[in-house]
Amino acid sequence: MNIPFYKMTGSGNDFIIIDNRDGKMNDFNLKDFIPKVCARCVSVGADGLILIENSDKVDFKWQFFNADGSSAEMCGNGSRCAARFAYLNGIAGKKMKFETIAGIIEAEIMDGFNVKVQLTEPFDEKIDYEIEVLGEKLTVSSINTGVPHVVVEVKDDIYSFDVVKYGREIRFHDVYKPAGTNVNFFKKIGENKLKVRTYERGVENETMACGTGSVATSIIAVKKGIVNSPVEIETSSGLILKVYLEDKKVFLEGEARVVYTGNLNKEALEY
Ligand SMILES: N[C@H](CCC[C@H](N)C(=O)O)C(=O)O
Repeated sequence: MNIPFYKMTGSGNDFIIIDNRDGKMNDFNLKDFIPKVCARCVSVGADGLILIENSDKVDFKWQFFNADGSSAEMCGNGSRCAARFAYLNGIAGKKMKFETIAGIIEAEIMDGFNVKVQLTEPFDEKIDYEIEVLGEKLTVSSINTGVPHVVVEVKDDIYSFDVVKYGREIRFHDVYKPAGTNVNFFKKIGENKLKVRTYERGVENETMACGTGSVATSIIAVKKGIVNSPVEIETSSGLILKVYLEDKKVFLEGEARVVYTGNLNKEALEY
């Protein structure tokens, strides 16, 4: 086995990206392969894995998988990394479109490592309702920005908040069954600036950034009059994402860096 791949990071949300336009991955049992190669310390390690595929409609198509091997309709940070991968590999120009389960994503290569993507139109917006979590009544909001997100404003210290304890409870809460949800905790930390920490479905942990979660949180916080667009998001990595809300169009901008390129050999899976 000798599979070329890129390891990329979108503001700390990290991905393995493989060009599968020749179908080299089609004979793999992805349900087994992806969790193995996304496991940290014993293999490459990543929050997700992206397969770049051919499209007869737009520049390319992708398949997105979370670290646990589950397929997801969309990934904001992953889409920025996939766009830069496509540009660097001559698959698309600076402005591109690609197919996802959530719909067609438009992306633009900006200055430096920055990529700006237009997400699909959000839906299922619900502002301020109560759910019971660990015996407490929590006021939450929710919205789908390509994938489902719950958004919770944290009144005390966001930096020491137990994201995994509360995130896990809400992620699997009966209200969100069967699909489950991602969970975002936020606090205003400046003029039109939010700190957002996300417990991600399919990673089952806090990730260092979540693109669709940053957009979901920004939409809810603007609706509640807490900030105005464009919104600056300080992610868990400390790196900044920018969210632009223009009527029904939502844009996400931030860095998408190539950490390294490599060739996956069979030892990476033999554990
Ligand atoms: N974990 C998400 C998909 C990835 C979302 C996140 N990495 C982003 O940047 O949008 C889900 O299964 O709904």
